[in-house]
Amino acid sequence: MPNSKPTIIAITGASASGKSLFAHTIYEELVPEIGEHGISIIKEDAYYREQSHLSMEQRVLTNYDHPDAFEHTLLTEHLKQLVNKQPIKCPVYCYKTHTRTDEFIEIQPTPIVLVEGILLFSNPELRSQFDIKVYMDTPLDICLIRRIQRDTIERERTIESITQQYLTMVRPMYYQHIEPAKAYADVVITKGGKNRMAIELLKAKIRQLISKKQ
Ligand SMILES: Nc1ncnc2c1ncn2[C@@H]1O[C@H](COP(=O)(O)OP(=O)(O)O)[C@@H](O)[C@H]1O
Ligand SMILES: Nc1ccn([C@@H]2O[C@H](COP(=O)(O)O)[C@@H](O)[C@H]2O)c(=O)n1
Repeated sequence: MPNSKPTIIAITGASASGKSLFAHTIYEELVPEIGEHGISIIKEDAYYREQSHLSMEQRVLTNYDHPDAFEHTLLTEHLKQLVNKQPIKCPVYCYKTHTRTDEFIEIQPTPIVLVEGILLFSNPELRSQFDIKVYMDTPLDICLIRRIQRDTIERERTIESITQQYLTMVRPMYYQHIEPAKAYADVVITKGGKNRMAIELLKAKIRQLISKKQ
């Protein structure tokens, strides 16, 4: 059935819990089977609010772990467009300048859409767009170690800035907004982004969905 509704799969959990690795592993391993027209990935981080009107000093003070930091209305609108088989212009976010770039990535509608990010379940209308809700339940101490390793290399952060941000925003917001959202999940995944059994189970579910859509 070429007209059947796309399936939107949300992958949420703490920062550095393995959401991105998990989503990209599923994507890379399924593309040879179902093609790039079969599956796409959207990052919630791309929908961090535009902050070019703020100075750099002001931007580092933003609480990036609070739901208000995201333009969830735009992400919800984009998911509705994909469900209606329309392409979207996804913003491109820069962690070094703490704002969006001038670029956009055009994402075509695909039968399977993976969406990954820390606060996907915090907004009821956004949450209602997801057909399958996955929560990465990685211990917070492991997440912290991986965040330090990743952010010093990939996001050019110092240990001091990571520690300060972690204690004042990342950890408190995790307990306030992320961990309670586990209750909305259909599937809870332990062991992080390399959990082979979880990857295989989700791939099997996606294959089944694709075969029903054809
Ligand atoms: N099970 C795992 N074992 C080892 N490293 C992992 C595992 N899961 C994730 N990582 C690594 O931890 C870091 C954070 O993972 P990432 O997928 O970027 O997290 P998130 O998207 O949840 O912020 C990355 O460098 C990733 O390669
Ligand atoms: N300018 C920014 C924007 C976000 N962050 C942090 O990123 C985390 C979410 O991304 P993950 O890939 O780790 O899920 C979130 O915890 C923010 O603190 C940032 O540091 N700077």
